[in-house]
Amino acid sequence: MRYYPVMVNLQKKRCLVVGGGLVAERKIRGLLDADADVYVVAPSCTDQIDTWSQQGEIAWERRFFEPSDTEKAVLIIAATNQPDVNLAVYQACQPQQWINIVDRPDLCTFTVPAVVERGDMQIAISTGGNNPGLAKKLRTQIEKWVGPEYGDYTRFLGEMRQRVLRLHLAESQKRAILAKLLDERFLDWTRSGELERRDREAESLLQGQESGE
Ligand SMILES: C[C@@]1(CC(=O)O)c2cc3[nH]c(cc4nc(cc5[nH]c(cc(n2)[C@H]1CCC(=O)O)[C@@](C)(CC(=O)O)[C@@H]5CCC(=O)O)C(CC(=O)O)=C4CCC(=O)O)c(CCC(=O)O)c3CC(=O)O
Ligand SMILES: NC(=O)C1=CN([C@@H]2O[C@H](COP(=O)(O)OP(=O)(O)OC[C@H]3O[C@@H](n4cnc5c(N)ncnc54)[C@H](O)[C@@H]3O)[C@@H](O)[C@H]2O)C=CC1
Repeated sequence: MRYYPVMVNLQKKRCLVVGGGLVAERKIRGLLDADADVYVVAPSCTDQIDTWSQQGEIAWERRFFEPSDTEKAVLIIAATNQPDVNLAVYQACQPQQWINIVDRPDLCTFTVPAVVERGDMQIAISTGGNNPGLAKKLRTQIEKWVGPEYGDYTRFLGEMRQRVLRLHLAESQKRAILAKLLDERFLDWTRSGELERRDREAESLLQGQESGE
């Protein structure tokens, strides 16, 4: 078996996290970044989870898990330190629900990768459950190579691409402009903060092709 990598839109989707320790906190942070509707059930939790609850960013029920908690959730994460409770969460789920049991990779319908996050650009790393520590190590190495400028760079390339796709040109010409936009110099200008130069050069690339219609 090999995992199928996907990026999931969880905006406003009801997601249940059972447990409120550091592992739960890490998973909740990811769900909040994805704008999910997060629901936590745990008798105690970390300060960060408590803060999220007080700020209304999540709904925290301060109690032990009950099987009916899994109803209506599209995605469920069992992250308690009690193997029998995590198993009970699994048993309460329906086959069509997406489930992650943090101490039972064999029962997971999905696992959580380590992620390099640069705005809309995300690099997800999975070791297929072999060694999460390796996924984390590789993440920190890639973070050094793919710097914070990739956030702005990705947004810039996204905007330019939309404009190119709207041009009244042959597909082959659009592809040629898109290929030129990926030229290293646009990344270099983003990195060095020469944004006016970058935008000007990109503009002339588009204009040049347009005037050649
Ligand atoms: C299967 C999976 C299920 C899932 O959680 O989705 C899973 C399972 C388990 N993790 C365990 C331990 C640790 N996990 C981490 C860290 C991370 N674990 C993550 C994902 C995954 N962990 C999924 C597979 C991902 C893959 O395929 O590589 C990351 C990548 C993503 C995230 O959690 O956000 C995040 C790094 C985020 C980052 O920093 O980038 C650390 C290191 C640390 O915490 O510093 C340790 C301690 C060191 C060690 O044990 O290796 C244990 C033993 C528990 C016990 O001792 O009882 C199990 C259970 C088992 O393997 O049986
Ligand atoms: N997949 C992963 O990434 C990792 C998984 N683990 C596993 O995750 C487990 C949890 O780790 P931590 O967060 O560090 O533990 P922790 O001890 O800090 O937190 C456990 C949480 O579970 C809650 N809990 C206990 N019984 C409960 C119940 N009946 N209903 C609801 N909540 C209940 C507690 O209130 C607490 O908030 C570990 O025991 C380990 O097996 C550990 C490291 C990484």
